[in-house]
This record gives sequence, C-alpha cells and structure tokens, in this order.
Amino acid sequence: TRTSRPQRILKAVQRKATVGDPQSVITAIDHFCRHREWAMNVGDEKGSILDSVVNEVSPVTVLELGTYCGYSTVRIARLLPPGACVITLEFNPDYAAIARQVIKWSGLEDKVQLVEGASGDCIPWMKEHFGVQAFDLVFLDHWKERYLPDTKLLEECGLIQKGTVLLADNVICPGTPDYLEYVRNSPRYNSHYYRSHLEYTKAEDGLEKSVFLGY
Ligand SMILES: Cc1cc(-c2n[nH]c(CCNC(=O)c3cc(-c4ccc(F)cc4)cc(O)c3O)n2)ccn1
Ligand SMILES: [Mg+2]
Repeated sequence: TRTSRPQRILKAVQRKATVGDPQSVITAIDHFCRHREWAMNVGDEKGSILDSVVNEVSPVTVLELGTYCGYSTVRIARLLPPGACVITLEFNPDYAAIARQVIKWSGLEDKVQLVEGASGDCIPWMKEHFGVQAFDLVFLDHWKERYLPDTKLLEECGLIQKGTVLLADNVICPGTPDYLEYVRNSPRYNSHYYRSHLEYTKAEDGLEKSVFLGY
C-alpha cells in the first residue's frame, strides 16, 4: 500500500474533524480505527478511564511515553488547564511526523512538547532540557519491555516524587508482567487495575494506576 496506516489516520482526521476541535479529532480516529483499520491508539473505552485519571490528578506536567499518532496526547492535552503541558516521547520519526499534524489539527500544540527519541536516552535529559522538577502524571504506552526499566530510570533521575501517578496501558495485552509485578509488590507504590478491553476489540486489556508513596 502506497500510504502508511498513520498517514491514513491523519487523512481521516483532515476529512472528518474540525480544526481546533480536539473532540472531533478523537471521534474521527476512533471511527476510522473501529470501522476501517485497527490501530494501536488507547481507544475510546480505555481513553475514558485515562480521561478520569487526568481529571482526578489535574496535572501540571505530564510525561507520555509512546506518542504514535497523538491520539492519547490529544485526549490528555484537551483536559489540561492553561500553563499545564504534556511532554510526549516518540521513537519512530514517521509516527512523530503524523502526530505533530494531528496535534496541530486539534489546536493543542501550545500544550504539547513532542520529543523524538528513545525513552532510555531522553529521560536522563528531562530535568536539564525541559526544566521539569518531577512529573505529576506519567502515561506509559511505549515498548512494553521498557515500562519497568524506564520506571526505575524515572525514579533514579528524581522525576517521580511522592504523589506522582503512573498510568500504564496494555498491562494485559500485549502485557507487561515484570512491570505489574514490580508496582504491585513494591511498598512504595499503591496500585489499582482498571479492567477494560484492547482498543476496538473484545480482548481483555486494562490500565494499571500506581501512585508513588515516596521513599
Ligand atoms: C523505546 C521507546 C518506544 C517508544 C514508542 N513509541 N511508540 C511506541 C508504540 C508502543 N505501543 C505498542 O506497541 C502497542 C501495541 C499494541 C498491540 C499490538 C499488536 C497486538 F496484536 C495487540 C496490541 C497495543 C497498544 O495499545 C500499544 O500501545 N513505542 C517511544 C519512546 N521510546
Ligand atoms: Mg497502548
């Protein structure tokens, strides 16, 4: 096929969504992925749980690991008050290029910093580059085998503090067993599993919310 799936997702947004209207961007992507082609956005069902956690935390600084086409970036950014922002890391430059355009179409570019690179390389530079003290909310949605090492890296870099909330996608499918074991057994985290389904399917999946209790 000439175009990539992310390019076809962007086209669906440009055809169906209204510039400056984040909800119409979300609706356009969900419709395309439910009725045309599956894609690895967090989706509408888990997205509603993400929304409720963002509203509960009302974060000032958010880190998202794994941007893909920017669907969850838009979901998060649309709920942030003025002055709050989400830093989102994307490894794949083609995904990043599409995500920038999706975020721009939604009109939320002022609340988003998209960084291209691997989580393990970028996290140690967060404080220096972005003047971040610590994150209020981290949405883990990147390579599943990186959830645990990157959580430990965030702890070591002092980017997680008492009260920081980690919200992890895909803890069942594709699954992040070592991460789950860590946050559920560590005395320094309070964890809760939100049972749901893999985006646009009937397969089980869910989000794990873990609150850091401090050292
Ligand atoms: C190292 C690093 C990495 C990144 C990074 N950027 N973008 C990503 C995407 C990662 N996401 C997924 O792989 C993913 C997969 C599925 C899935 C696939 C196939 C199935 F059959 C069932 C489920 C479902 C999902 O919901 C997912 O999120 N990683 C960014 C920075 N640094
Ligand atoms: Mg995911």
